[in-house]
Amino acid sequence: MQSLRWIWGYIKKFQARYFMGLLLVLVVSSLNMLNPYFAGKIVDRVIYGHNEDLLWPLLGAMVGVTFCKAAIRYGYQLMFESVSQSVIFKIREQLYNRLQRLDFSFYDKTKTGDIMARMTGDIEAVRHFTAWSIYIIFENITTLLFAIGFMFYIHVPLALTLLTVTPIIGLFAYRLSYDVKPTFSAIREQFSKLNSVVQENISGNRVVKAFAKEDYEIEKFSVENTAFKEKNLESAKVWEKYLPILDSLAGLLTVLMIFAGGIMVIRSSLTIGELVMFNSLIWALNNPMRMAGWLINDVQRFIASAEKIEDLMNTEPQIVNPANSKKINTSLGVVEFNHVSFGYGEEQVLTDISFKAMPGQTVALIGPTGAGKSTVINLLCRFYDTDRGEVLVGEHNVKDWNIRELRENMAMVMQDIFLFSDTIEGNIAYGVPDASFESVQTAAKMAEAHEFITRLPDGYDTIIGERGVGLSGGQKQRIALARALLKDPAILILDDTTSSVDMETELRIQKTLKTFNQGKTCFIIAHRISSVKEADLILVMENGRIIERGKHTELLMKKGYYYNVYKNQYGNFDGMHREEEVIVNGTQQI
Ligand SMILES: Nc1ncnc2c1ncn2[C@@H]1O[C@H](COP(=O)(O)OP(=O)(O)OP(=O)(O)O)[C@@H](O)[C@H]1O
Repeated sequence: MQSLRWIWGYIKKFQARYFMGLLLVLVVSSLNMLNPYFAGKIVDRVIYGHNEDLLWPLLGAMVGVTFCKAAIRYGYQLMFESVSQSVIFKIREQLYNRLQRLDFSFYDKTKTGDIMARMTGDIEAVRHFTAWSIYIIFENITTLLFAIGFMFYIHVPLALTLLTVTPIIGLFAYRLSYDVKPTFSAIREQFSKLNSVVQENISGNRVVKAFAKEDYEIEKFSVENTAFKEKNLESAKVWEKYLPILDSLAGLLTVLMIFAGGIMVIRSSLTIGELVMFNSLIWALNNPMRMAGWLINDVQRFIASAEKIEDLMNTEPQIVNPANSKKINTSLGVVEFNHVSFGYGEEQVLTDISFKAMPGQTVALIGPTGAGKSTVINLLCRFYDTDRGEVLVGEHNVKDWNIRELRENMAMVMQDIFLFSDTIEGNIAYGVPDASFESVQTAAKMAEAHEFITRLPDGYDTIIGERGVGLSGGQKQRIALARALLKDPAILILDDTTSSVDMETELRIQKTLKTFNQGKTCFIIAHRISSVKEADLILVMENGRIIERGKHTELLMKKGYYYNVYKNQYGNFDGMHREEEVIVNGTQQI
């Protein structure tokens, strides 16, 4: 019922068209009674009554009714199809919008394959139900009711005899519906799992090939595929158990009609023409019974899919705009973390993080992998909310900001670079779609990407494959950097952005960034000392805490973690790093 109420919420908008369609179904159901009536009349009046003049008009009427029904059916099928397409258009749109609003914590938990199953198979089940199942059910029920009414009109005792079988059929149909529902939910679940395996395999096909794990992947797929087959078979077993029963009952109905009707004809309480009418109408009783299994199948499939879609639509993002998000006009680049602690789940990832960055400053985060550097950035962009403490941007808690406004003032090059299957120009202009070609080029030049782009056969019009296939790691990083620079944000975040770029190119990028960053707050996460040494403030992180802070020279003097990393990366001090040697060892040793 809940699923029907839910789908009605969408059909309601097109109710005029939908009810018009149902009305036409009703007309066809009533027209279904005419041909059996005319057939009976031909037998009684033309064949036995020898009134041959009536033959052609009655046959003509039968042909007329047949064409009329076909024309009306064509009309209402179009109506149902157009309503169902509009309905699933809306559902698809709402689902997609919901997916845009859901935050990182949702995507952390949900598999892409599950989402794809919602957007494809489940939506198709809803379409099938609105475009086909509803009207077929309505047509079967109304035809059945008209047939019962008409049978009572023709001959009450025979009608009553036939109706004795129908409650038994109803009972089996109900049992089928009850038993088959859980099997459909199980099929939908398994379909999602199968989808996830396929999706992961396609996304990770390079890893699969690199590790020569094709056989393992085939085996993994086979497990889920077998489970999917089993679930379908379990479901089929349930309804196949009932289908022959329903079918046999329908067959028995014909036998019962011939038996009881024959006796009545022999006893002259029924004419042969009337028996022919019953015989022609019996399909109207049989058909719903034969179809019941399939239709219940469809309805249960619809319910299972509708529940899943509804679940997704009702999933609320955890990061939401404040009730009265203030219009914040302030110095955007001021970023402050005040005693911030955070964990993605139970385990604490950040502990008591505090620092302040002013516009024009560059803050670098360095530390071992898993130290929590990217997590700091996740909180700054409000991809997650802090557990304790506050994150301030422009002197206001990020929770008071309108999320879109907050993020519009930031540009980020993420560690895991994602490029769209679009032209290079389209990718760079992603954040500023109306940017001129010149500004796209300028951003690419700043990111040291212009040169290699112009060397490509189609230059900026080169279409890059999904996730940037066809480009090297360093090239992808530079395009992503250009995309961030074009946005010209108040806060620029570079998470491991130049890790795949050679030292020389990195140096040139750093020089350009120095001019670009004037007045902006820049966050750099890196593992290379060369990427962070120019920063105004370097935060060294370990196990979610800041263990050292200061400028490059200050940190070297501390001879702690940073100093060790420096030594590991540069080896023994040499001429090139004489400046640092002076700082660390003092002047007298030179
Ligand atoms: N979405 C997430 N859900 C649960 N745990 C996470 C999530 N993202 C990161 N973590 C965990 O939080 C910790 C800090 O991760 P984070 O990515 O911030 O480290 P990092 O210092 O940026 O590491 P790296 O230098 O390798 O990028 C790690 O233990 C990681 O496993």
